[in-house]
Amino acid sequence: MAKIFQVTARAGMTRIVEPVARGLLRAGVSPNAVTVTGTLGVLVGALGFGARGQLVAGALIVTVFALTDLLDGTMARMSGGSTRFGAFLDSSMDRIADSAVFGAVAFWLAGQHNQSGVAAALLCLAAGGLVSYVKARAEGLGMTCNVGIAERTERLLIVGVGGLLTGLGVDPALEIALWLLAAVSIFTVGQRMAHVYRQAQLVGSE
Ligand SMILES: CCCCCCCC/C=C\CCCCCCCC(=O)OC[C@H](COP(=O)(O)O[C@@H]1[C@H](O)[C@H](OP(=O)(O)O)[C@@H](O)[C@H](O)[C@H]1O)OC(=O)CCCCCCC/C=C\CCCCCCCC
Ligand SMILES: Nc1ccn([C@@H]2O[C@H](COP(=O)(O)O)[C@@H](O)[C@H]2O)c(=O)n1
Ligand SMILES: [Mg+2]
Ligand SMILES: [Mg+2]
Repeated sequence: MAKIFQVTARAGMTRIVEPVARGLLRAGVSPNAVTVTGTLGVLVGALGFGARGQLVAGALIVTVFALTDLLDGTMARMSGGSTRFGAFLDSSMDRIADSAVFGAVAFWLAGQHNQSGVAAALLCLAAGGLVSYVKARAEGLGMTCNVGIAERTERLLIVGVGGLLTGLGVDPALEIALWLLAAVSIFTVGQRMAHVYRQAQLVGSE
């Protein structure tokens, strides 16, 4: 289900992304520059706005810059230059951006004395990091791990909708979204570990 959503959403975005990618390449911008700039933009949105309680502005800025994640890979493929360092940089920058988003949310909720919300945000931070780590470790061992109901896009969308609604005055939305996200992230860790376990059984010992 999550995969169907991602594939459909991505296909829909392609029409917008490709001309922008082509224009940036023509202007001499490199995919790595887009990767780093997108991350810096997410940091500004999350830490500069979200952490200070400007949730609507924070969510919108994070959304715009998080979407540039679709550009860098497209640019790399268009220029025939997908690189191993680019793949490493892209994934590493994603972890920095995600940490800033959930760190910012936890920081703001702490200032609101919302202990339950802080606990949920920290769970999301840890579980989201684990979701990605399990996949990276599996891939490092030569297996695949492209499964799970709460991959990065879904995680950002859930916290984004919660942050936006709370910013618009629907007070408990962010806290509810964070608890929901913590649950689906932990479930995804289980899904990925089970997927790797099945592959490891087939392959046998190293
Ligand atoms: C303002 C909030 C309201 C909500 C409005 C939503 C508007 C958004 C508009 C449209 C949504 C379009 C969705 C686009 C779908 C893209 C599908 C896709 O293919 O995504 C994957 C893609 C590439 O990923 P990468 O290959 O670069 O990265 C991989 C990823 O990191 C893996 O992580 P894992 O899943 O394992 O955890 C790694 O394992 C892998 O190594 C790595 O390669 O792109 C993205 O990830 C882009 C995501 C863009 C989604 C943007 C949605 C943002 C929505 C809200 C964010 C708001 C945050 C709120 C902050 C609140 C502050 C107070
Ligand atoms: N600076 C970059 C960024 C990405 N890549 C390549 O694209 C893949 C990810 O594509 P997305 O569209 O999902 O971002 C990544 O695995 C790399 O192969 C790159 O080369 N340089
Ligand atoms: Mg990318
Ligand atoms: Mg990325």
